[in-house]
Amino acid sequence: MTILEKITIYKRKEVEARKKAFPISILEKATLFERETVSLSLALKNASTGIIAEHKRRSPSKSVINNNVQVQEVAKGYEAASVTGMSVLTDTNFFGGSLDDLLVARNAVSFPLLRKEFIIDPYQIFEAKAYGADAILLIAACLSEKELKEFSTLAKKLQLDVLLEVHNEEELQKSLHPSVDMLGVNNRNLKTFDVSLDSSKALSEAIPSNFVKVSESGISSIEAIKELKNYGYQGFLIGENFMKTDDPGKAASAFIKKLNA
Ligand SMILES: O=C(O)c1ccccc1NCC(=O)[C@H](O)[C@H](O)COP(=O)(O)O
Repeated sequence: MTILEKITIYKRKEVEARKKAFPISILEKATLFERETVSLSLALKNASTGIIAEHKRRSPSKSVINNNVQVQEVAKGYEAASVTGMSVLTDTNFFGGSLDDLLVARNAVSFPLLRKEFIIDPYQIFEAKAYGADAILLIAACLSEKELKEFSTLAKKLQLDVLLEVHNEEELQKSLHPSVDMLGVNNRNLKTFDVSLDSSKALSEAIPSNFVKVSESGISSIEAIKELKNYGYQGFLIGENFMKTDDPGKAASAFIKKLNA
């Protein structure tokens, strides 16, 4: 069984339990549900660096990355570093994150926040809105074409931007819907955990120009960003490279200064 299969099996049970505890009617009453969102895709279009910095405590490929930092400090540090957006992993079982992390980050900063989650049910999109996200991630490998269409349409109705993640041409071809804002190419093969920027390079030409192109995972050098920019990428999702340090905000700041130098 692949890690994605394991995660989605777990998610289905988790989501059913959450639906019972907090029905959509309760989520819709949350103060943040009425909040005007900030567009991540627009921010990336206007950005000079386009860094989406991630809060990631642990992962299936790397185990523990950082359990010692507070999400509020990380969010404020990323804001001070002038990142374009922040990705907050909300999965608990595999990544050690939570929806509370998203809420804490929302209360700390005003720049766009991406709910990084394995979304397999529309209920999770309502949750994203209620906990202060500006954008959601949809993963093509976890969803049918019909679900991708339905979920991205719902997200847009809730004023959330959609980052749709693909890893190969077949996934890309089922993902080209008008309700998708950003197409993310994951450089990490989620079956083998191998990471190669060649995935982003290989798919770049096949992504129509009306989508903001985002390169995800395994990015740790200025040279990589410069090269990916030449392939048309405007967004760069970076987790471990910042989170493995004692002060992720400081690491992001140093990285962005070098990039702008
Ligand atoms: O990171 C993993 O090990 C992983 C395993 C299974 C599913 C998803 C996984 N990662 C999620 C991500 O997309 C990354 O956290 C994100 O792109 C940042 O990657 P990195 O900069 O390499 O930490």
